[in-house]
Amino acid sequence: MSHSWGYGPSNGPDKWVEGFPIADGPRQSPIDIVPGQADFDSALQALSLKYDAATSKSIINNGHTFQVDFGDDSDSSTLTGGPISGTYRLRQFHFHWGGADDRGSEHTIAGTKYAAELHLVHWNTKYPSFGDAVSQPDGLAVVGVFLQIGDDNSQLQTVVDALDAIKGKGQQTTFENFDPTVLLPGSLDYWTYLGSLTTPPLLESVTWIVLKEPISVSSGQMTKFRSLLFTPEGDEPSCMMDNYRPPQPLKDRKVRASFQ
Ligand SMILES: CC#CCOc1ccc(CNS(N)(=O)=O)cc1
Ligand SMILES: [Zn+2]
Repeated sequence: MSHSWGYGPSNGPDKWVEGFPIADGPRQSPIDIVPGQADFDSALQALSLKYDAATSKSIINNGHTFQVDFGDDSDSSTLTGGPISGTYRLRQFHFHWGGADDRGSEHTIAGTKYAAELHLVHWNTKYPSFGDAVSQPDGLAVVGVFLQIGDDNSQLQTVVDALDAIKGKGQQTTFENFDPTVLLPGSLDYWTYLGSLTTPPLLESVTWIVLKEPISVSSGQMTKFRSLLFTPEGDEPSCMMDNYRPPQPLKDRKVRASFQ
């Protein structure tokens, strides 16, 4: 398969193994998290997420999702504690969502799908750069936050309002002074397991930290996510939706819980 991967019938998750054999690897993501089968680990520390709004730079439609990129040349926006050791720097956040409100998350909870999932991508500063870290087994830590249909999320609206400027693939615009802390739920209780990127190159370099408590998103806000395009302006338009990989085999892994 050429490296024009996507989410359609000819280039979607079931086809990725043709270009990325690791798709059938031992620690692929996402997974279905079954709370009753997760082990409470009292040794797991609390998450420490310390973000500086000054590090947010831009928002881009990369043809697979939209993402907000952060300046990561200092320890201004970091993840410490939780299941990781050392300091991980925030690189970007992005989302995955469905074509309707009944699906869209990548991780599922005992088979339950949420409307969307936020991923905050951090890299281990024991490595010199993100590009070096991304291929290391302890290179990345991604915090996953579920979005559940409910009231408008006023904090998310800042992001939603920027989408009109990045409708087509390749479009980007400045997105400054945004602290992603406002997108986190009240509780930082989490599940954690060793996994991978959920998009090509599917590298098995991610310590996943999936928060138990969802944040809200309204149906109208989800409609605006779906107004983005997988395609560049001028091409036959294809609305950006169902850009999620389904759960992968757990294989020889345990999921730990930070809470009882
Ligand atoms: C060099 C390089 C590279 C690729 O970097 C990424 C980073 C994050 C992602 C998104 N992965 S996810 N959905 O697991 O957070 C994909 C590729
Ligand atoms: Zn993601």
